[in-house]
Parts: sequence; structure tokens; C-alpha cells
Amino acid sequence: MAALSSWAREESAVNGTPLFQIDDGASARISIDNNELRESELLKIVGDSGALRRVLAMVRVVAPTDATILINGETGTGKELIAEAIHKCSDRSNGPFVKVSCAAIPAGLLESELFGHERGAYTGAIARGIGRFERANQGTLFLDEIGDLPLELQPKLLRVMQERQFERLGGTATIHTDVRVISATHRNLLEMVDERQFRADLFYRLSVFPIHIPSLRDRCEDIRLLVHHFARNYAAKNHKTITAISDEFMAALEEHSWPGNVRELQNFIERSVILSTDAVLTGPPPEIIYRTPKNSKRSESFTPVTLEQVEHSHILQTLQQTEGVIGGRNGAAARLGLPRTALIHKMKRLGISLASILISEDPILVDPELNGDSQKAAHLECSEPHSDTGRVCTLAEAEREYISEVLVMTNGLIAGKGGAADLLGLPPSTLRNRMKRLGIKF
Ligand SMILES: Nc1ncnc2c1ncn2[C@@H]1O[C@H](COP(=O)(O)OP(=O)(O)OP(=O)(O)O)[C@@H](O)[C@H]1O
Repeated sequence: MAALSSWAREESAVNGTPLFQIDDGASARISIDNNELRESELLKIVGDSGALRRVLAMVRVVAPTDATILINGETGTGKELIAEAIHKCSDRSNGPFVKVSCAAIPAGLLESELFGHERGAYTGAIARGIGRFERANQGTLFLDEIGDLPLELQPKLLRVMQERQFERLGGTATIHTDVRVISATHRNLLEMVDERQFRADLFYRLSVFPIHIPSLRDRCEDIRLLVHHFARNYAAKNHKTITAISDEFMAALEEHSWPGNVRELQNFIERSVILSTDAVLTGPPPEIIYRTPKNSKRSESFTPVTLEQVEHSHILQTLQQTEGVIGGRNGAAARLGLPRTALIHKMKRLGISLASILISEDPILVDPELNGDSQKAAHLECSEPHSDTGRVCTLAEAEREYISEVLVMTNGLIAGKGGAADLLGLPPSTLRNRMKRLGIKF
């Protein structure tokens, strides 16, 4: 179990922060102060993977220069966080950091948003508007989702970057500006250049210093530190006491592919902290929480059935996959993770008939414990199944998944009307025991 008391120690390892040497000389003092400032900014970027360390090494080198930077990476990887850190570690840190999302602003309004407009420039322009380039003077302009910048605006952006001057929309006066541009995108701009959706000259101007931020699944070593960081922050924000994170929960988090990267992880931990009732943070794995009805094996109007019905249908489905074969390496018992006798017993209890399942032509071996259909089942255990398709999912896995899904539906409520036990057709104590046996924590 990773105790949260170890957070401080773990976070001191973040980014491999060097220790600062005290020096007497005045010039050395200034550089130490700058280093301290820079390092304290970079400490906000949590992670210790080699991939993140390489990104931060580049940030340390490029931040104090005035170079134009293009940050590339999937959504939620921390592009904006890095852009802000670069600004704060630069000589422009006392100036403004201005952000524009080229995807969020309608194409028709983007020009005025970036460069401003004079009164009467277009219908509705009742007063002069100052654009973001002017606002960012002496500071940094962060152009997010630059791949969404319309082609017709690209020459104007190129000009302002090369000549540091532009005119407001509807205006004639030339405005001079001193802005460092950092842009970001999740798109492949080079491909867009090939497809003539992005100007090559602008691409090269923007990407003087390119930085790629790897996706979280390519640096899963960072997950543990990020989970600790977010758990601690959200526990404080929600006035909760969380002292540790359960091993199983952490393992599930480290295994998840996090398509929404750090943002997805952050939101997931916030949710888990809000729902937690224990000092040890745990909960259903992200696969269960984020399963949308579209991805779900269940229909959109998911009406819970009892656990017995789930067992019944899973066993039946598995027997159909094995064409009625119970024993052997690929038989239903092995697939369901049960001993042969336990499966036969369950089939009897659940009244599962093999009548509808294709019967092998092998000679029937009679099991004295069984009669009727169950004898056929016993016979079939000697044959190898004809088909080996279908997903391998043990009965315990199917139960674990289903119970977790119902628990999510009931927000963790077990007893009472509408609680998980009620929906699953079990007494609450039986459900609790079953959850314990299956390792479900909620
Ligand atoms: N290494 C990190 N340490 C701490 N927080 C992080 C880290 N990376 C990202 N975050 C947090 O994750 C969230 C998403 O980060 P950010 O907005 O910078 O991503 P992005 O790549 O710009 O996303 P998008 O492409 O969708 O705009 C933010 O709340 C940010 O603070």
C-alpha cells in the first residue's frame, strides 16, 4: 500500500530537481535566483518519467530565449501547462500571458479577436476592440489549437510574426508589437502542410523550436506521482482525509490507457476522492466508470437483472461457445474458471438445459450424479469444443464487472430499496461477502 505520508518524499523526486548551490558572488546570486524561480515553476509539472524529463530539459534550455515554440501532443497531455511554464521561466514573466484557442472562436471572429478592430469595421463593431496581439505586448501569446487557424488568416499571422506589426480590422494605422508566440496543436501540422491545409512558411516560422509531449500511456511511470498529486489536492479541496491509495486501485490506474491523458486522470481522481468514504482511496476502475452506453455490452436502457440471471446467461453463453463441452482445456469449466463439478452443480441449480446446445456425436458417458441433460453435459466434458471463438471471461470476472456496474448506478449504495443488493436480488450481507471475495471495493 502506498501511504500518502510518502508523498513529500515522492514529490521531491519530481523532475529530478537539482539542489541549489549557495554562492557569494552577486552575478551568481542572480542566476541562482533565476534558477530557483524556474525550478519552482517546473515543479508544478508533476512526473518523473524519462520522457517528461526530456521535455523539461528542453523547456529549461528554450525558456530564457525568445524563440518561437510549437508544442505538439494529444489532448490533455499538458501543452498549456508547459506553455505557461515557459512564459514564467522567461524574461517576459512580468508581462502578460495571453491565450487564444483558435478552435473555440468562430472563424469569422478570430481575425478581430487576434488583431482587434476599429469602430464600424463590421456590423456590430460599435467600439474599437483591442486584439490579443496588442494585449500580449511585452509578454507571451499562446495560440492553442493552431491547426484550426483558417487558411485566410495565416498570411496575416505570418506577417505579424516576421515584421512584428499589423493593422486592426478596418484600420489603417500600423501597430507595433513585441510578443513571443507559443503555439500548440494535437494535429500533425506537417501532414496538413502536405495536404495544403496549412501554409508551409507559417509552419516553419511557428516551429523554430518544436516540443513534443508524449501521451500518458507512453510515460505510465508518471501515473503514480500524478495520482498522489491529484488525490492530495482534491482531498484538501473537498475536506477529506485520505492517507493512502489501495494497491489494486493504483494498479488499475496504471493499466488504463488514458485516451484523455492527464486531464482524464485528473478528473477521474477528483471523482474518486469525492465518492470516497475511507482514508484509503479506492473505487471501480476507469474502464467501468467511463464505459459509455455505446461501448457497453449492455443496451442503452440498461435495466439491471439479478446476479443469478447474469450467472445463468454467462454460463449458457459459454456453453454455446464450447458447443456444450464442459471439461478439457477449452471446455466451459476452464473458460469460466470453475472446477468441472462446481459448474455442473451450478447448472443444476440454475436449471440450465443442454437441450438447445449442439450435442457431440461421441458416446455418452453417464455420470451417476446426473441425469437427463446433465448427463449429456458430463459426457461432453470429454470432447474438445469445435469452436474456440468468443471472449474468455471467467464467471468471477463477469460477476465482478456486473456488480461494479450496478454499484456505479447506485452510487455505491448497497442496502435499502434501489440499492445494489436489491437490484441484484441478494441480501446485503451476501452482496458484501461476494464483493469481498471478488475484490470489489467501493
Ligand atoms: N505533468 C502534469 N502535472 C500536473 N498537472 C498536469 C500535468 N499535465 C497536465 N496537467 C493538468 O492536466 C490538465 C490538462 O492540461 P492542459 O490543459 O495543459 O493540456 P493540453 O494538452 O493543453 O490539453 P488540450 O489539447 O485539450 O488543450 C490541466 O488541468 C493541467 O494542469
